[in-house]
Amino acid sequence: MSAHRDRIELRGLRVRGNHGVFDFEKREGQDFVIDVTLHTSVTRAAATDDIADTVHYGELAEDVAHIVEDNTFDLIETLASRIAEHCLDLAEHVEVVVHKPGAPIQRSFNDVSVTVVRSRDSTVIAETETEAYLNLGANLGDAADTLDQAVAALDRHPRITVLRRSSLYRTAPWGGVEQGDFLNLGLIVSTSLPAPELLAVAQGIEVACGRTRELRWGPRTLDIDLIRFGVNHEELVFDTEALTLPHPRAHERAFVLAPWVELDEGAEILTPTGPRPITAVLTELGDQEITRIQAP
Ligand SMILES: Nc1ncnc2c1ncn2[C@@H]1O[C@H](COP(=O)(O)OP(=O)(O)OP(=O)(O)O)[C@@H](O)[C@H]1O
Ligand SMILES: Nc1nc2c(c(=O)[nH]1)N=C(CO)CN2
Repeated sequence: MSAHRDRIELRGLRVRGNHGVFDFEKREGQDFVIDVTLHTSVTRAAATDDIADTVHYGELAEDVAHIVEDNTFDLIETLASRIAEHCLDLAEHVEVVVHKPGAPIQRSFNDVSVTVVRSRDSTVIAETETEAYLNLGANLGDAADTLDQAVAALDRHPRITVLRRSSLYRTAPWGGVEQGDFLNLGLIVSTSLPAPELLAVAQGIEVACGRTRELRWGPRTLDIDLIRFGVNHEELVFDTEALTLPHPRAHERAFVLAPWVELDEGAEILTPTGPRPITAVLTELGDQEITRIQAP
């Protein structure tokens, strides 16, 4: 089941088609009524208010209507599954119901329908390589050494490759808790792991490095945040209790953006007012103290 709780639903799309086991059904045609449910996050579209970032329901209706009109199948099972396959290009998890209210049933009946439920094969998604941006921070113990160890541990993972590592930055603590300065760095990695598994690996490394988590935004032996997963239109927008992507507070943090600018000057970040160049957002965070202290 998809992690998304958002849905786009199209109900009662009535289209004439020529499907059926009997010749007269193929010849004369009848009405088919289609319901489509797309499980897909609308977070990005809600932030950008841009139709390009969501599924256009008018286009969805046209595409589904054409599948009904342009084919002839014996079974509504086949029709429903063809529509579901098309919809999987638009959403990770889909439900399609094909109703046949005029079906040749020699009894009084209200409706006959077939429901097809399909999800993208997560193993297929997992095999593709995705670029992700991570931010690492530490302010307890030998922070520089811990960060080195964490980068090495990430790179040792068989399904993670560190592509680029930023300089090390000394950064004033963000978040209002009185504590020592942090050391932070950014990484661009390539991974064949799905995002929740990449986070799980990162959290395993945090634990292995002796992480304690007493206070929100408090002192840390090691913190690894997943900031962005995928690039441009392939960027993953995800919102579960365990993982929110892009990281919802990244645009407020110079310690996240400065190392990122160093690695990818042209990157954009999704903010509550829409996508913005990270260089512009970083400029507005000029009051946050950060110093580049060591080249990669
Ligand atoms: N993009 C993300 N990267 C890392 N952790 C995340 C992300 N989204 C949600 N989480 C969840 O946030 C929880 C708390 O993470 P963590 O202790 O690193 O928070 P924090 O560093 O105190 O604050 P912040 O989340 O503001 O960086 C984790 O258990 C993790 O499951
Ligand atoms: N400068 C800086 N401030 C922080 C950081 C961090 O990595 N760098 N991490 C926090 C909690 O994870 C809280 N505050």
